Amino acid sequence: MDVTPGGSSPAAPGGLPASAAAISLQDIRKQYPDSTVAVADLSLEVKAGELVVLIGPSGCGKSTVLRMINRLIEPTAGRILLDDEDVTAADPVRLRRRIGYVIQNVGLFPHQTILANVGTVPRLIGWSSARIRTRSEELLELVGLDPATFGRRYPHELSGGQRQRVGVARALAADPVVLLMDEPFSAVDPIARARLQEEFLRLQAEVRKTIVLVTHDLDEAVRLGDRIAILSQGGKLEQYDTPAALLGEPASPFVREFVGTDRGIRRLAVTPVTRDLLDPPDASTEPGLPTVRLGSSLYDALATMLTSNADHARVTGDGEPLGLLSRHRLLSIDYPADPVERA
Ligand SMILES: Nc1ncnc2c1ncn2[C@@H]1O[C@H](COP(=O)(O)OP(=O)(O)OP(=O)(O)O)[C@@H](O)[C@H]1O
Repeated sequence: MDVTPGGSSPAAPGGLPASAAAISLQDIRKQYPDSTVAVADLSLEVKAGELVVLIGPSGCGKSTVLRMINRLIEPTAGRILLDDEDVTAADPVRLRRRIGYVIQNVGLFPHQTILANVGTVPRLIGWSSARIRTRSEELLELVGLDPATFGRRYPHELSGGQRQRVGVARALAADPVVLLMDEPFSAVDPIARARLQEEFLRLQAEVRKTIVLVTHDLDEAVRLGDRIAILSQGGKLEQYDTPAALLGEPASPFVREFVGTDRGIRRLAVTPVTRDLLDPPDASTEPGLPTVRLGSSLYDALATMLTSNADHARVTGDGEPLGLLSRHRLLSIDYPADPVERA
């Protein structure tokens, strides 16, 4: 589906929509009048189309960083660039129309229909009502809500998870260059949350926005993030890495403690089944064994074996049998040594 407004934005080199911007935080600082330093000196680069998760203990400055990007909070010092444009010099109202913002509990307007809620920003920037309607219906479909069923309803007539999807649709409506999300899924129960996360990943594969997402939940960070930035008090960047590198090579005792002792399980979730883990196919034992695909996560492979009460799984690629993965092999993978443990 074409999700650019009116389908008019040209694709940029690399297949990304022209409307995803890179973000560059350069030595940003936020000090409040009472002299609290929420963020001391943070630099962070986010590539166009990348999904970066900010995580860290309560009060470390995650929301402050997010809100400085759309200037709901003015930085005390430093520069923030969207591509080459200096955000700190831009008109804040115009800027916020180019940056989608999704918060916990969404903040939908209670007396407006779902369609009207989704069309909020396009209305502000003066689109025709026909274009707003088409765009809003398209977005509702994209987030998995049938416009004919949900478009005329009011927010209180939706479940929490459905409202959260409307929040995402609303944030995407005017094709923002960046999407900021502050604990977007934390108000829904764990099952709805897992489904929302999955759907959100599918949506991101389609729209490829530059996304900065704040969460308290490490599993969510590992599942969603292309890269994860772990912050400690004062917005200090402890590590900025892919989920696998972060779990496999925590850069400091702080990070190691933060990612916790169930790191092994999480690591299974970000490590794929590869050919070098397989024993040769064995026609005599294979019938009846569960099947997993090459490239699926070791975590999923283990879960499949456990639910089938099997010690092996058949591994296939493009429908062809490639070999057998044993539970023993899966659980005895020799990960590279943890540099913090070695030290
Ligand atoms: N108006 C203010 N005046 C003084 N200090 C403030 C103000 N607003 C926020 N702070 C402080 O700035 C720090 C960072 O707050 P922020 O909300 O960014 O943290 P956070 O990491 O998002 O926290 P949480 O995970 O609990 O939501 C906190 O210590 C907070 O108390």
